[in-house]
Amino acid sequence: MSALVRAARKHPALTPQVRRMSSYSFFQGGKTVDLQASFLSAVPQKTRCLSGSASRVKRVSIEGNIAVGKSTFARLLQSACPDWEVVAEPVSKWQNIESKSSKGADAPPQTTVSNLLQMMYQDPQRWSYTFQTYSCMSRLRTQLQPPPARLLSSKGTPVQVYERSVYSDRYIFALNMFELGCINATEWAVYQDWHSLLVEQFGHQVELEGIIYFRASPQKCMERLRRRGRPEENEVKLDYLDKLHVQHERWLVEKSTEINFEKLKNIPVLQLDASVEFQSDPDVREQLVTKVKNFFNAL
Ligand SMILES: Nc1ncnc2c1ncn2[C@@H]1O[C@H](COP(=O)(O)OP(=O)(O)OP(=O)(O)O)[C@@H](O)[C@H]1O
Ligand SMILES: Nc1nc(=O)c2ncn([C@H]3C[C@H](O)[C@@H](CO)O3)c2[nH]1
Repeated sequence: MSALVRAARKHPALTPQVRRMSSYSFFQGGKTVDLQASFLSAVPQKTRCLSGSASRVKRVSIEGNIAVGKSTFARLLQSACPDWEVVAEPVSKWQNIESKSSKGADAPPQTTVSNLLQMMYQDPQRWSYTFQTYSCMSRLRTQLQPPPARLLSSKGTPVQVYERSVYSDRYIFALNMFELGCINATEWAVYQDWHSLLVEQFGHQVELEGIIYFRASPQKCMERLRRRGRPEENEVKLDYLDKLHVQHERWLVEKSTEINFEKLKNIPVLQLDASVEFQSDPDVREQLVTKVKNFFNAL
């Protein structure tokens, strides 16, 4: 067995499954090349390819209730420091899902666009599970995006800031839908199984170093939600925002949500008061940005 193969089999990024796979191909006639190939394809890409500069880029998500002001605050952060890169929540993807269908061999394919966000709000029993599969997958894609060159060459503290994450997908929304009965016990078990598998397999690539909890009362969020007037959210009730608020508090303040990923259990959380009207007050804006800067520097 070559030194590379020995090292490969001991690598911490290998799952027991891949270790077994490696042994299998090794003992099937010492196919060293296969073993190396399976190792290389199994180790998460970032573990292999992380240059010193990419591993310096910290990853933080902004979490908070619907319409609390995350996107607005994220835009403020984007303009506050060139070392920070904000990655928006992929809402427009959820609103525009293209499907192609063909009525027959000679018929031209028809493209249909559906709004999964609207479908989920209109019929949550029918569409919540589908929504959570798609929202989680699109968040995963977002979190896998490599940092831009600007951040890689930064001499300061480069940070990728995500609006929500694969973790809020599970520990806020999917859990809430399960507790509301919109996702049944089987769907919840299936969701959790594939969610754990994906997060474990992608390993470091989807880990976060910190979370900003942008916090306001559900009443304040309701006011902002109504003012924003997103049509899909017309039927959202205060009771729903109350429930999401409780989920955030359990996860990020009381820490009573059962978490399945070790690093996430002890993640640093910066809590910010989102009820302030920072858009019209430069002093408030500066205070918020300073808190964020100190938080990032300490991660
Ligand atoms: N600090 C603030 N003071 C007053 N209004 C605000 C503030 N922050 C955001 N808003 C307004 O509240 C509405 C919702 O804000 P925003 O879209 O940023 O919320 P969000 O948390 O990103 O929402 P979502 O959960 O849907 O992604 C917008 O109309 C925005 O202009
Ligand atoms: N059910 C459900 N699961 C999610 O993971 C999720 N993430 C966001 N949202 C809703 C909140 C806003 O209306 C809108 C934009 O944030 O999308 C979600 N709804």
